[in-house]
Amino acid sequence: MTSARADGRLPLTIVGGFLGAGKSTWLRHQLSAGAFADHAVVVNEAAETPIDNLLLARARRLETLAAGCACCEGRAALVALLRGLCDRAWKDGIAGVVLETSGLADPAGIAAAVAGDPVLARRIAIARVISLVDGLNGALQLAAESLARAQAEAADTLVLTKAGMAEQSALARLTATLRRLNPVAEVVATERGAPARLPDGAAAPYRLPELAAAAPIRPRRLRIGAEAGWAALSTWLSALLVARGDDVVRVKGVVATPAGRLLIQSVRQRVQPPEILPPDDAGVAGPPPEVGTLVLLGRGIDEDLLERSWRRFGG
Ligand SMILES: Nc1nc2c(ncn2[C@@H]2O[C@H](COP(=O)(O)OP(=O)(O)OP(=O)(O)O)[C@@H](O)[C@H]2O)c(=O)[nH]1
Repeated sequence: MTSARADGRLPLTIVGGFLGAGKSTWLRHQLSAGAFADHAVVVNEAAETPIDNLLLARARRLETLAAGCACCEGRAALVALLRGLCDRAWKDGIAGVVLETSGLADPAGIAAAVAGDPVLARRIAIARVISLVDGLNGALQLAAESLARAQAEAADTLVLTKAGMAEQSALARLTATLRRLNPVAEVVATERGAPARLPDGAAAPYRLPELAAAAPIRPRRLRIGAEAGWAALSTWLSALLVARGDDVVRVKGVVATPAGRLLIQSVRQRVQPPEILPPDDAGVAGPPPEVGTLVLLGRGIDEDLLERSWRRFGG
């Protein structure tokens, strides 16, 4: 694994990819397998309600950056945080930095933020850009989102996630599409962080249409109440995603249930199996999760309408 470079600059590995591609899942697996030893891990989320820090709680040096997306409105906060890590690197034995970007970040914007800062330009070197591509939703995302294409184009390594769930023929076409977008990147596949096989043989790439400028994807919050029933919530969320799944790209939140705190999430129309979180947040970096709040990332979501819909449903 990369460690401090001969020129003394700290190597920065950027782990990016579209909303819900599987960045935290992959990184969690890498960390528990011993990769990125002695690295500081920085996790950036577009919403101000961080959740990924819970998933990465095992990272020894975890920093949460919840000041907005690090390639745009959170850029100054990223620069300040990286400067601080550089100052502490020698004393704290930090050999490198891994940054898990928000799903709305263009890695090129982050590279520009590092290169454009006179201090960081001398102290940090971008070692690798790893972009995760959703094996189930990646083709749709590349067809519809210029950001998903930019993330693929910026990568040194493309990691196709959810390879165990995706149809092999679709995965082969997605691989061919990625190779056409970025012929020099290494392409690998994974299922929940473990290596998986890429389909053999040639396949036709998807034809990607020209894209008109689209409204930006924004985070919206919904207070669902600390005691919201899981059954009611999952039914309401499924109905919302059937009706508005093209606009509501990603949902994440923590709810309290008699069984403990549940992390619930969806990627596009698919509500993911909920995950029970540890009973307390000891050792978790960053603010604790806001139990009873959902964060929805999408286009044209009206917070008032959303709240009324949830209340009418029985929330
Ligand atoms: N089957 C399968 N599910 C996966 C895999 N990777 C991620 N998931 C699931 O996909 C959902 C999103 O995964 P995350 O790791 O949170 O994705 P992310 O890219 O960090 O999400 P954002 O930070 O919101 O952009 C979760 O429900 C994961 O359990 C994978 O390789 N295989």
